[in-house]
Amino acid sequence: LSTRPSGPKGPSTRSTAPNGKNPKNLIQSTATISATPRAAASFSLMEAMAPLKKNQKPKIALRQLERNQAFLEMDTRDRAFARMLLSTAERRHGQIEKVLKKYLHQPMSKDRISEVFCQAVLRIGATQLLFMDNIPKYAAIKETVEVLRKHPTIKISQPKINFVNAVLRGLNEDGTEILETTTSVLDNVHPWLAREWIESYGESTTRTMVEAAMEESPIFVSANQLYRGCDDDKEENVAEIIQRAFLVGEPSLDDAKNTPELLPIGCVRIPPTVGGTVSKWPLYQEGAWWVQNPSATLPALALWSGLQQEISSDQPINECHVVDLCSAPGGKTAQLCSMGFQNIDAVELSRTRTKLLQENLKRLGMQENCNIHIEDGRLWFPDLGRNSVDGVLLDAPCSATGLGSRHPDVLTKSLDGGLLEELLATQKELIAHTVDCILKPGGIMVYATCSLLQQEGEHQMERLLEKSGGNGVEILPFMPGELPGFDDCITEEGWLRVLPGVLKGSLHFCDGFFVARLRKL
Ligand SMILES: C[S@@+](CC[C@H](N)C(=O)[O-])C[C@H]1O[C@@H](n2cnc3c(N)ncnc32)[C@H](O)[C@@H]1O
Repeated sequence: LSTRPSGPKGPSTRSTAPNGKNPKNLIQSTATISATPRAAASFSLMEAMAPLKKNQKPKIALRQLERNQAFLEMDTRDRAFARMLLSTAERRHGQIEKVLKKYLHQPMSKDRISEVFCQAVLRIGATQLLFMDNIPKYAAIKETVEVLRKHPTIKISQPKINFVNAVLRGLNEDGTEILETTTSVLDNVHPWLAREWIESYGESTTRTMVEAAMEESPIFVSANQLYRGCDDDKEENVAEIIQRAFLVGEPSLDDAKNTPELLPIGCVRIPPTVGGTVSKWPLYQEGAWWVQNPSATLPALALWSGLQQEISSDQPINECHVVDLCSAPGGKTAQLCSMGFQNIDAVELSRTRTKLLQENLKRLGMQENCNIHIEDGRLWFPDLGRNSVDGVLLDAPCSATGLGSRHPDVLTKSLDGGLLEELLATQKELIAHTVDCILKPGGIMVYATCSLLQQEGEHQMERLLEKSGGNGVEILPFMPGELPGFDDCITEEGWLRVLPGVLKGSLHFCDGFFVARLRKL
């Protein structure tokens, strides 16, 4: 579970021991030595930048941070600061690298761990000096340079420490000017990805999308309609109960940003003032909600509304047999349960991710509402036989390039080396199996990805329609008003293409998504 910033504050003044513990009583472990937000952020970044051993997978800096013992022992405010430092360093990494290059007369080694450590510390320092106005510059430089003395095993020589100190001082003098005159927000995206987006959406929209990914999006939650609060609340909408639970003080128009907002699509935006660990937030343990971005709610809503249009009036919609073919960690399965579907199969290939799905459904009190299958969706058949299912939600594995605001690493990840081809092939097989073997004639498929690459969305659907040549499937287009707030995302073909940063109000923070709805003929 992630933690999130409780506001744009700096770290607490304590610099070593985790909150509430007497520094004298602590054993000198890595945890205590590195227990400052700047150190935890720098160490995690270094671990992600470190040269890879043979067959080793690249490490993700934010995941390293969440495993860092010192980080886990920090108080909420320091954790939020460490996370903000690291995620900003990750998001802005292209611009930061470009500015730093002006101060480094020769490139630093990518193979020597001590040099990698210095580069990570320089990035964390530059992040504060260039992008975090609220942090006093003197403290930013001093405390960041100090990190070079804090690693339990990597020793940095005094001349190197002096060098890092000099670079950060230089940055403080004229770094902002260099940033503004020589860099662009597009520097933070892999050049291949930026080219693809510009080709698909144009330069101006691409900039808007990348700018949106530079901000950490607020957290949105979906209401569990199966949750029953206290007796008094029985008549009240669950989303309103949640909204009230997160309200501190009186709602105020002047402070709308800090008031929980109920969106027309049905989810609630949690204000940024609610900090700390998500699992400790109100009504979480009671199972009243789960975290879900507004875009991610669209596929299940699309399936529900598509089935409603298609089934005969004497068949209750909640009796329809629906399949969530790529289901973990379960956001959309939970939504199908919450909508009242009672005949759900949730299929998932990964055993580890299925555990998350099970835990989530259990917390939400939904474990009885669906059958879980740990299987390959390309080979799975319904119990009632081939082509017997009313609706399939296919939220396919994809590049996740629409999630830049929450997972900045997706913007810089290279999709070379066959990774994209592999994803495209899996998507194609899952689509073909759904149409050929799972759906019944007249059944509805909703195909969705959280990708901003048209190859994974529009092009997959175009190929399917071409292949079927008017005999296999047809588009069941989205209609204005069907998904409140998303009319502007309906394309000419009748798909939904959600671009981050483009919609108004809280929907500005939507993840990038593609959703298509088809009817099997
Ligand atoms: C985009 S995620 C699904 C997210 C999920 N629908 C939710 O809302 O929480 C894609 C999932 O597909 C799973 N997956 C990948 N290949 C699969 C396959 N061949 N069959 C079934 N699941 C697969 C991945 O493990 C991953 O959990």
